[in-house]
Amino acid sequence: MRQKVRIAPSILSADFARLGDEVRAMDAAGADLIHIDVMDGHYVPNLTIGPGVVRALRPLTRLPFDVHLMCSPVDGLLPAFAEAGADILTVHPDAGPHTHRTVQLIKSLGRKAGIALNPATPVAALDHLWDDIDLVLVMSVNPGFGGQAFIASQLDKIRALRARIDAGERPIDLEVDGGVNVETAQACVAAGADMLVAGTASFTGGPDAYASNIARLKGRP
Ligand SMILES: O=C(CO)[C@@H](O)[C@H](O)COP(=O)(O)O
Ligand SMILES: [Co+2]
Repeated sequence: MRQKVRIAPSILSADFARLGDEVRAMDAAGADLIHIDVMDGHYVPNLTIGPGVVRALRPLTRLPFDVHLMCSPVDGLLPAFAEAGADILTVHPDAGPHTHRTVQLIKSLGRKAGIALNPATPVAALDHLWDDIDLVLVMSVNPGFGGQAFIASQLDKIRALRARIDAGERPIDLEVDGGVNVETAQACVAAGADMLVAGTASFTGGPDAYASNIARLKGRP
């Protein structure tokens, strides 16, 4: 693989009845971040996790909380997630009218700012944001659910983003989310991704399998 990749298990695929144990188990298994999918039943047709859950999970691990907000409007929610313990707040530019303002708000809260690009959203959506963002999240499925198939056309977008990030002066993480498994992980890393979200592929097989799932996603046998 091209470079060391970090794995962010999405707790959307965890056992919600044992969520704290699941987060601790993923920490022990070698996860690098915990990905938390926040869905509002409006921007996407699913309803998931609020800041109260993030706050409850925060004392259980020192891993960064990578909070992916599929919410519209989103600005009013950001302070609560920051206060609850989010480290990265990632938003969708098509979910609100003033994404630059949203990014400024995230930075003012002292958190890292990420922008998520849906499969149909072009790289040009970032044109006015490059100076301020810390992370780009390439959605390799349409947002809303775990367990969907990887959309291979997004590999070209990952390659284009890698070239753009490498040509810039600031470090910006390049994360891929959706349908990531051992095979598609290799393709994402070869295309230039340095962070991978994996829900199904991280949690499959139950806690005894987590360490091996994470190792294989990192390209280890
Ligand atoms: O943001 C999302 C879906 O909208 C993701 O984070 C999924 O939760 C990833 O799940 P898998 O595709 O890896 O099962
Ligand atoms: Co996500």
